[in-house]
Amino acid sequence: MSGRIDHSESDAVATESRSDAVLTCRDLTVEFHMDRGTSTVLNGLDIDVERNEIIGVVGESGSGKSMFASALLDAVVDPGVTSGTITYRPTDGREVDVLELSDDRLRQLRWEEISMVFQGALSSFNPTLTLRGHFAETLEAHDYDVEDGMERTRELLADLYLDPDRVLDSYPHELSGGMKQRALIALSLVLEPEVLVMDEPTAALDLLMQRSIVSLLDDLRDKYDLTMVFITHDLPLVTKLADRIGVLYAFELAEVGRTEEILRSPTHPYTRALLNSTPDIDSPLEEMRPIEGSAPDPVNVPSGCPYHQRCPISTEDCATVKPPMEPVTETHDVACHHRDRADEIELTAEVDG
Ligand SMILES: Nc1ncnc2c1ncn2[C@@H]1O[C@H](COP(=O)(O)OP(=O)(O)OP(=O)(O)O)[C@@H](O)[C@H]1O
Ligand code: NI
Repeated sequence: MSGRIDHSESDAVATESRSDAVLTCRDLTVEFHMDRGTSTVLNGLDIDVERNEIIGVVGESGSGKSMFASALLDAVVDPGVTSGTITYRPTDGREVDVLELSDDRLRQLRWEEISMVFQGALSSFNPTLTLRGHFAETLEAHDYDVEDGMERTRELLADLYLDPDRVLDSYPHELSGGMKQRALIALSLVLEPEVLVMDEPTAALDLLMQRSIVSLLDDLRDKYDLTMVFITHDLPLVTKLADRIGVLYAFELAEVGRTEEILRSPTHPYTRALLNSTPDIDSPLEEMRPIEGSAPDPVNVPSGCPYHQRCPISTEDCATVKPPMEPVTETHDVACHHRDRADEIELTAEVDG
């Protein structure tokens, strides 16, 4: 669970970040300046990632999930411009301003402190290098003792139910997709990061393998005291794993809450539509029905509430006044003018996950 800490003697910190946040993002924004205008692909995110939690970030294709993942490591591709602040607080008490780091420090931060499994990373293995070569290369590039590192590698592979000898001697093409994905997760943990960011880590895998990876991640979190950011368009899957869920819509957070709050009292109409698009929370994603309407263009996000054109309960206000993110409970925030009318959108999905 998320291990909330009560900062009673420092109220300012407690209200600012509510708890023991390992990452605090404020006004996190990513823009691309293009011929047809400024494309805002992440728009002013405020979010805390609490130490040892698993936070799920969901949203439809093109909602900004991968941009958020990349921004967390200041790794947005050129010519994207990342602004706002990200404060990283490792257990040793430092405060690191991620967006202000030198290139060298940033290289160190990625992998050694905040590690990332990129979307589609399965295809990024070097086909001419064995898995042992991949692990050795990573350890060497970060000046880690390769012998110690290999010991940790073997333990991580075993944690992920892989046979270390077999996997280390294999070339990437000799492993199944599920094995490669688990090896990638092991690789991302070999330099002992505190935070693991995963962008669609199970998208290419069958349902059984997805479920098994999700349960392995939960074990890894406990064993290595990890914090995880799990990014996916698969809401049913992420409810099996995450302590909290953030819903992205049009490059912004629409709703954030504990997983059971998102499942039992979803308050943003978009969250309710997302839930209703799955026949029941235990069904595979393939059975999801798309939500009517289309995802906004980042150069032309609708005014007011970005969801108003697709929202069944929107009013005139919604088209002009942007709803602020406001608390529903101490652990649940939503950006909707009609939070009190959420019930008007009937939930059709079975929710007992
Ligand atoms: N290199 C780029 N330059 C400009 N815009 C980009 C670039 N890469 C992505 N975008 C735009 O940024 C927006 C957010 O994209 P992002 O990849 O974060 O979406 P996503 O939620 O991860 O989608 P998916 O589920 O398909 O992975 C989209 O409108 C996309 O077209
Ligand atoms: Ni993506």
